Order: sequence, then structure tokens, then C-alpha cells
Amino acid sequence: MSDAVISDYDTEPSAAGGEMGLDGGTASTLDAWIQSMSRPTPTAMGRLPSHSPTCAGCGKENPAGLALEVDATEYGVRAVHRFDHRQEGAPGITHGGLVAAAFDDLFGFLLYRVGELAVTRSLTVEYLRPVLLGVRYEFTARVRDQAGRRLHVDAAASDEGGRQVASAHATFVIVDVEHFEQGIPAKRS
Ligand SMILES: CCCCCCCCCCCCCCCC(=O)SCCNC(=O)CCNC(=O)[C@H](O)C(C)(C)COP(=O)(O)OP(=O)(O)OC[C@H]1O[C@@H](n2cnc3c(N)ncnc32)[C@H](O)[C@@H]1OP(=O)(O)O
Repeated sequence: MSDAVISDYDTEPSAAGGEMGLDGGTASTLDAWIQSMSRPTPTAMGRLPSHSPTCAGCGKENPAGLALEVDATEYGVRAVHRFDHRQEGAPGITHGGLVAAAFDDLFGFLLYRVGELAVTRSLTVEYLRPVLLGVRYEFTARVRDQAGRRLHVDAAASDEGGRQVASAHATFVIVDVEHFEQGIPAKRS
């Protein structure tokens, strides 16, 4: 599929500057996001669109987010990332929860490759070495297998010397687009 098709999915800020959030007046934006998730998946190599402008993992409009930039690769997805002081746990070291968030969001990009909507059901992280603030790490993820609605996915993070500093495994469960309607206040039961 061409890059042009990827841009059709672009969830970056619109020209209208609409902000996606959970407060009043944003239901239509969320509806639009849900609709965009129904489209067929892009399979081209290269930069993938964020999950939403305010996604904590990859949205450029989220000041507290990681702003991951993720590329599709031959075997899965890849991001190069440096954590900063906002993700600090112990001095100079990335908080483990934020490392897990990076893995979780990266896994969310595999869905573009699989062409299914899915959500995290379980996530396991092995912290092999401290993940240092300001240091460049390469994150890679791939789909190990699919069993019914379950997607089993694997990821790793390595430093510039190729040393693995963390790895992760997750089970994502394929859902219908209606799953995401639970985020619309007016549709909450
Ligand atoms: C078109 C392309 C678009 C691309 C673009 C998409 C963007 C779309 C995401 C955007 C964002 C991403 C960002 C990061 C990813 C989050 O952050 S996702 C957010 C965090 N996760 C959640 O909120 C999920 C909350 N949990 C739930 O809603 C429900 O528990 C679930 C996951 C939908 C499953 O509930 P359910 O539908 O009732 O399913 P259930 O019958 O319990 O189990 C389903 C299957 O999974 C199995 N299963 C359940 N739990 C487990 C487990 N722990 N281990 C193994 N198997 C299990 C069951 O055995 C069953 O298997 P089958 O019998 O079908 O083979």
C-alpha cells in the first residue's frame, strides 16, 4: 500500500485545530477517530500515524506524552527514543511504568500492520538494565502469532551498543470498533 494511503489515516491535528479529549463537545471528534479505525490497514514501510493527537504514547499534542515516532519495518515496527526528566523514576533513570508505556504504545502500532483493532489485555516487561534518561534506545516489536482473537506480541529495547535493556511480551485482544465508544461520555452506561 502506498504512503498516500497512510496519510489518509493521519490522526495528527486537523486544520480546524480540534482537540481530542473526553469533555463535552468532543464526542464528534472521537466518533471521527473511531470511524478512522475502521479503515483497512496500511502496509507500507515508513512512518506510521499516531493513535491520536493526544495519545500518551505517540500524540504530539500531549505535553505529558512520550511522543514516540514509530516506523513500519519489514518484520514489525521500530522506534528510536530518548526518555527525558518527565519520565524520571530514580535520579537519571527512567520510571519503569513509562518504559512499559512505551512498549504498550509500540505494540499499538503493530495493529496497523495486522489490520485489526485490538487492546492490551496483559503486558509483561523484563527490566534487564536501567533505562537511562537522555540515552538513545531502539525499540522494536513484532507479532509472534495470532490465536483466535488473541495477538501475542514481543518487543525489545536496546542501547546503541546493541545491549538489550528491556523486553516485553503482551497479549492484545481483537475488539469491535464499538469497544472505543466506551470512551465517549454520552455513550457511557
Ligand atoms: C485497523 C487498524 C487500526 C490500527 C490502530 C488501532 C488503534 C487502537 C488502539 C489505540 C491505542 C493503543 C495504545 C496502546 C494499547 C492500549 O493502551 S489499549 C488500553 C488498555 N487496555 C484496555 O483498556 C482493555 C480493557 N479490557 C477489555 O476491554 C476486555 O477485557 C477485552 C480485552 C476487550 C477482552 O474482553 P472480552 O471481549 O470480554 O474478551 P474475553 O472473552 O474475556 O477474552 C477474549 C479472548 O482473549 C483471551 N484472553 C483474555 N485474557 C487473556 C490473557 N490475559 N491472556 C491470554 N488470553 C487471554 C480469552 O481466552 C479469549 O480467547 P478466545 O476464546 O477468543 O480465543
